[in-house]
Amino acid sequence: MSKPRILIARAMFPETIEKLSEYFEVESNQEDIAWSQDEFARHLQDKQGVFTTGSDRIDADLLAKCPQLKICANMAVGYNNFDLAAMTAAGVLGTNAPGVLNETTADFGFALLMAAARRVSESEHWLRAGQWDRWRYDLFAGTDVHGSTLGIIGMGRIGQGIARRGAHGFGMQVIYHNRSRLDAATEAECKARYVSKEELLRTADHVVLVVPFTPESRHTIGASELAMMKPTATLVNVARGGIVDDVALAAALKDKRIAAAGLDVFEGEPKVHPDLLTVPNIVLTPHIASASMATRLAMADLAADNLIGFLIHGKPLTPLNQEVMGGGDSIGA
Ligand SMILES: NC(=O)C1=CN([C@@H]2O[C@H](COP(=O)(O)OP(=O)(O)OC[C@H]3O[C@@H](n4cnc5c(N)ncnc54)[C@H](OP(=O)(O)O)[C@@H]3O)[C@@H](O)[C@H]2O)C=CC1
Ligand SMILES: O=C(O)C(=O)[C@@H](O)[C@H](O)[C@H](O)CO
Repeated sequence: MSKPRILIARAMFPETIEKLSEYFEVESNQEDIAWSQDEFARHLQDKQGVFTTGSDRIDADLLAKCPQLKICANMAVGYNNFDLAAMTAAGVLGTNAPGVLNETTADFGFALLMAAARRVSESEHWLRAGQWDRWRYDLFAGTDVHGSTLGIIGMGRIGQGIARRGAHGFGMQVIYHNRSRLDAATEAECKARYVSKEELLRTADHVVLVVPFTPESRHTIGASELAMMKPTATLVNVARGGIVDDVALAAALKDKRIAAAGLDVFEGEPKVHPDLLTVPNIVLTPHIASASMATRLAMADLAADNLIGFLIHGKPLTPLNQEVMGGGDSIGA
């Protein structure tokens, strides 16, 4: 019997390709060519499955050109690159990669917070530019992290990891905001208190964003929210570009309406708004919060296991729109 055909949309670990090749006829974009959507569709049109990353868009136009497609397995927990409604309408399953990257991403959120609040990047650039001639009492004096108030918007799997680090490691008071409150046991474990978004913005010394990107969460932080924050506050976004209004943030940093920011994600990335590049009190990283080798491998493994689980055994591990599977016989190959 012939093997199902799958496409790996981007360059990937050789061991992942090898694993998938045991089950599938694999085409892989190992040269990491930046395909247009038309080129992507041409490579995908005869495939039953696709291994995607967060930068590969799956939408109605693409789906219409790929009638054999049954599953898109994202090597990311965020899936705002999927038009899930269009996928469900086309009977295509989506899967994501939750859980395996929680601690690595929480580590990085904390790294950005520390670097921004304590002005690590800003002072390093200054030193490298040869400007250090002598010590000064207020040289790059920042804001303390230990013992301060940490506000987390998006207190899910990763947000809770950041909260635990803050509460248990740095003696921080943790406040959080979600659309719904966590159970008492989780709040106790994170030593976290539920507050309104406005109270969080007005009270926190450091605000960290870890919400999924949706039409509702777009510009969670804009000019009016920045105006509520303390002038000494730090803002960190490890969630998605578009959750912060980047232009408003650059203006707030330039005018010192908040003290500092750390961004791993940007509106329209990989382009970065030029205003953000000219303010000094900001740490900018290229969407690498989950980038430890072990975690990236675990994410790739989970995406691969979703393809194998669904197309071979009819049982995906982490489905997003399970309803397309129906209640009857497996639609796996
Ligand atoms: N920079 C990077 O490399 C990475 C980025 N990410 C991003 O982080 C996001 C979060 O991941 P993860 O922690 O696993 O997700 P979870 O689903 O576990 O947590 C998301 C949290 O956000 C809350 N939330 C959702 N919508 C809103 C809203 N409109 N306002 C306030 N709170 C909201 C949810 O609670 P409730 O439903 O009650 O509102 C939930 O607690 C991902 O979607 C991804 O975009 C993840 C990994 C790496
Ligand atoms: O998991 C997510 O949601 C992420 O943003 C990151 O871990 C990925 O680096 C990226 O999306 C690659 O797939």
